[in-house]
This record gives sequence, structure tokens and C-alpha cells, in this order.
Amino acid sequence: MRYISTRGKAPVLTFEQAMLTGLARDGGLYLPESIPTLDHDAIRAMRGASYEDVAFTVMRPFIGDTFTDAEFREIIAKAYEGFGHDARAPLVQLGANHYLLELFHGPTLAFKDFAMQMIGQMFQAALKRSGERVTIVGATSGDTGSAAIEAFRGLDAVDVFILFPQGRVSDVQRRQMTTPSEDNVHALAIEGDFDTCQSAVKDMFNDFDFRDGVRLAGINSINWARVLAQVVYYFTSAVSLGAPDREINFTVPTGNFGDIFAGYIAKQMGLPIGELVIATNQNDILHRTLETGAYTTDGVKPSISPSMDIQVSSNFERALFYAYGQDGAAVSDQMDELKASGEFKVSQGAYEALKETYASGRVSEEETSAMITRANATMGELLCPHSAVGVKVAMDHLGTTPMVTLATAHPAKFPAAVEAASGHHPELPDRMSDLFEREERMTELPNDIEKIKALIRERINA
Ligand SMILES: Cc1ncc(COP(=O)(O)O)c(C=O)c1O
Ligand SMILES: N[C@@H](CCOP(=O)(O)O)C(=O)O
Repeated sequence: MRYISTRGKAPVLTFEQAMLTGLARDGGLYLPESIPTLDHDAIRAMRGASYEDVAFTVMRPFIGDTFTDAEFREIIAKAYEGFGHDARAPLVQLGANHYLLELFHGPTLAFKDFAMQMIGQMFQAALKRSGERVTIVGATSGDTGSAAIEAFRGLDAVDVFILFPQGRVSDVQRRQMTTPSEDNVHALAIEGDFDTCQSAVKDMFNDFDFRDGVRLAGINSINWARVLAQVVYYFTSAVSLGAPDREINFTVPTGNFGDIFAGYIAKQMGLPIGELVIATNQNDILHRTLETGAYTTDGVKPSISPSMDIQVSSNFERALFYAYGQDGAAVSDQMDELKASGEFKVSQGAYEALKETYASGRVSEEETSAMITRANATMGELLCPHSAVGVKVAMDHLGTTPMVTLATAHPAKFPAAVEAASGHHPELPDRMSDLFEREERMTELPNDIEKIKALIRERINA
């Protein structure tokens, strides 16, 4: 299996290289040259199988000879052993034809753990074999950072630097990043929003002296391995509802577009997914793009679903690549336009392709709170605000096809918004009950790329 860049001008890589490389050297994102498919018998055989077995079947065709079957099975087993639910991603019924996929039973209580625990194990195995050391730099609006720190803390061959927007993540999210005491963990509070942090990370990847000097690696969903691991739960949930003999729809709370793009990959692999519905909060750039064909940034507005406070949605580039018929030059032009002017207009053909693949909806702050209240009162579910955004949009798209809404985080990560809407204080699991007593350690930095790079160099003695 070979991996190509969405902008068509970077070296073609193996799975291992793509995983350790992160952003392509032409600024694009890596994708498999072709998407392997699973026939209906193979999908049917997933019924009753463990999450780990389905993970092996779904991911194996993408990893080439990076790991042997035995190594890969061991990686998967280790990745999911710390999850707090035997099913890993349990499905609960919310109402007629509506199901909630709980993706918050991992170590840091958000869906990011599904992929981050996998890539933590895969990095460790690959780096042990090569004897290399890497510097991971990631941007977070709260959940990716905590999941990455949990997955990489204490590992010998890795330093992990996480840039988060100061004052724009919840207290639980911040403490998950700032309380680990391992020397290889560095939480950096940056002046700005998530887009500021993500743009700094991309700038570091595009500075080849820095990139090669520190041996930079990425764990955001720019890393294909992150997206791949998220494909698995589309299969487990759809199969438990009758796929491949029945079509299933999905609604996905969306920010950086990694999670819903994993659904697109599942569909291309042969899973009969009907609608893939993008659910956005008031940072609704993706919904507007689907409505108008124009991708226009207009500043991040802080919301009660802060992990989705994103305007420059990284993986949308991957969606564009397919919408443009895998034309890297066209994608490259659009991305240049975005960088220069903060907007671009999708061509008519690509727009039609996007509309054929995705539906969308936007949820206001008031509607998010009202959905938390309603789900608690009438569905027996205490939703986090991101999941509430998803459930609200899904309800507007319910029909005769079963709908699965992805519940992307545990309500206890966002207690203020959840308590205000439901009257219930969501408790953290016992293993985290002392989170607010632990000592915090972070470095505050202005939005100044040179200062951020200097700090990273200094910390790793590069
Ligand atoms: C809790 C939560 N829900 C939804 C999202 C959106 O996911 P994606 O960025 O993959 O679109 C994120 C982060 O991005 C998140 O942390
Ligand atoms: N919501 C995310 C934003 C980064 O997304 P990623 O999937 O690209 O890592 C977060 O919580 O950090």
C-alpha cells in the first residue's frame, strides 16, 4: 500500500513513513493510493466479533508490511486494553431509529483515544525497531492534546509538545494536559484559538530545517494513521445494526473533519452508509460550504462545545481531493487561495460531489443547551455539548434508515455547560477523581512561531 499527498507533489510513502511523517512535504495530507474494499461476506463475518478483531480486519489492508499480523494484533490488543467498556464503543438506543455510539470510554474520555492509543503503540513499535527518536508537536482544542499526552507520556523515543489555546479549553481538558509529570511531556498554552495553534504546527512542518532538525512528527488527524483507526467504529456500529444487509446513516459532530472523513473511508471500503451528516456548532464553516459552495473563514467564536471551535478544518482538504477527482493541482490551488485570502470557492463539479457525499446541519448555543436538557429528561442520556450538537442535527435528519450519532466526549469533560443545561453534575470516573488536586505544569507563550520553535529546540537540546 502506497500513500500519496492531496497536493500531488510530495514523495510517495509506505504506511510506516506516512505515519511518522505527518504532513506531506508539499503541505498536503497523505491518503492511500487506492482504498481497499471488503465484500459483504467479510463485513457480515464481523457480527459478534470483538472490537479488536474488527479493528484488525479493517486496518490490516492499509498497513502493508509495516507490521506482521502477530505484531499488529498485539498492537491492537494493547491499544484497547485500558478502555473502560468491554465493547470499547457501545451503542445505545436514543429513540425510534436513532442510536448513540459512545466513544468516550477510553483513558481520556473522548473519541480521540481510539486512534491515539493505536498510534502510540504503532510509533513505539516502529521507533524501537529503527532506534530513531522523534519530536511530536500537536495542536489541540482540548481532546487531541490530552489523548496524545496519555498515549505518549513516559516513552523513551518521543518528546511530545502540545499547543493549546489559552483559556479556550475546559478545566478538565487543561488539567489532563498539564498534570502529567513525565519529562517528555510539554503543554504549551498559546495566545489565540485552535486555528492559531494548528497553523503554527503546519508552519513548523513547512520549515524543513526545523522539521528535519528536530525530527518532527504529527499526531493530529493530518496523520493518516489517526483517520484509519477511526474507521473501525463505523463498521462495529453499523454491523451491530444489520449492515451490510441494511443501510445505516451517521451524524458526526465535526470540527477538523477527521472523524466524518473516517466514515467516508468506511463507505468507500464497502460499508453501506447512506447519509454522512456533518453537525457543526456556531463555527459553521462546513455547513455554510455545503450550503453555498464557498469556504469562507470568519473568525472562531468561542462556544460551549469548545473542541469544535475550528474554522480551518484540516481534513476537508482530503474531502476536496476526492471531490476534485484526485486532482492534486486543483486542491493545491484552493489551499493557496485559502492561505492568501481566507476563502475559496469550490468548483461546480466538486461542489456537487461534496453534496452527494455529505449532508449538514448547524446548531446554535441555545439549541445545544436545550438538546442536553431534553436528552437528559426524555432519553435518559447525559450528553456532552459536542454530542448534543450531533444528536440535534441527527434528529433533523431522522427517517426510515437507522441513524447513528457519534457521542464524541464524556459529559464530565464539560461539567459547567452540562450542569447548567441538565441540573446534573457529571462526575469524573474514579481513576481521575483527584484531577483537581494534581499539580499543573505548562508554559505560556505568545502566538510567535519563532519563540515556539526556540522553546522546542531548547527543551530537546537540538
Ligand atoms: C469532543 C469532540 N467532538 C467532536 C470533534 C470534531 O471532530 P473532528 O475534528 O474529527 O471533526 C472534536 C475534535 O475535533 C472533539 O474533541
Ligand atoms: N477537536 C480537536 C481538534 C484537533 O483535531 P485533530 O483530530 O486534527 O487532532 C481537539 O480536541 O484537539
